[in-house]
Amino acid sequence: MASAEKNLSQFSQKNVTDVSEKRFAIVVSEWNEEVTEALYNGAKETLLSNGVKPENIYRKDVPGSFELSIGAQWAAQVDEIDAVICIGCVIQGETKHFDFICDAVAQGITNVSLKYNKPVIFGVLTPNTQQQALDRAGGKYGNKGDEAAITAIKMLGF
Ligand SMILES: Nc1c(NC[C@H](O)[C@H](O)[C@H](O)CO)[nH]c(=O)[nH]c1=O
Ligand SMILES: CC(=O)[C@@H](O)COP(=O)(O)O
Repeated sequence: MASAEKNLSQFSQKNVTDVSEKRFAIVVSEWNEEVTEALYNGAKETLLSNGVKPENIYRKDVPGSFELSIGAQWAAQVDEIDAVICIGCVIQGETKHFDFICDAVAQGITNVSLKYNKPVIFGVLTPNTQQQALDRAGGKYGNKGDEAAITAIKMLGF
């Protein structure tokens, strides 16, 4: 279902669990900062509004989305971290670089999640244009950061 048909900030309360004592790492890519900051703010606010304590949200920045995998690993290896949320925005350019980054990040984040047996959430936009990114970072289609945060919460209720 395309984002245009399902607002990214609307979700069921099913499997939303008590996360008052859970600790979340949010790893944020610096590339396309206007977008990733909006995604981060959405994720942070969603965690807080669902009962996560401010002191239990740990932010770490990486240069680009390609570095999200190693950033997620450095966060997930910390025993006290219960879930990791990865925030990025990879915008299609003129070359195949987009494809290599997106594939690497999706596989890398998955590998970290399986290796450390923790939810590592793919909060990465992969749009064709800046406008598509803005539409999904608090725009008309909601905020993918919200979706990433509620996904992490729901996974801890598994
Ligand atoms: N073009 C985008 C990038 N490129 C940078 C890579 O993520 C990486 O940092 C570099 O290849 C060095 O390893 N990153 C994004 O997050 N978004 C882009 O649109
Ligand atoms: C996703 C990217 O790395 C992209 O912004 C690079 O642009 P280009 O493919 O035009 O070099």
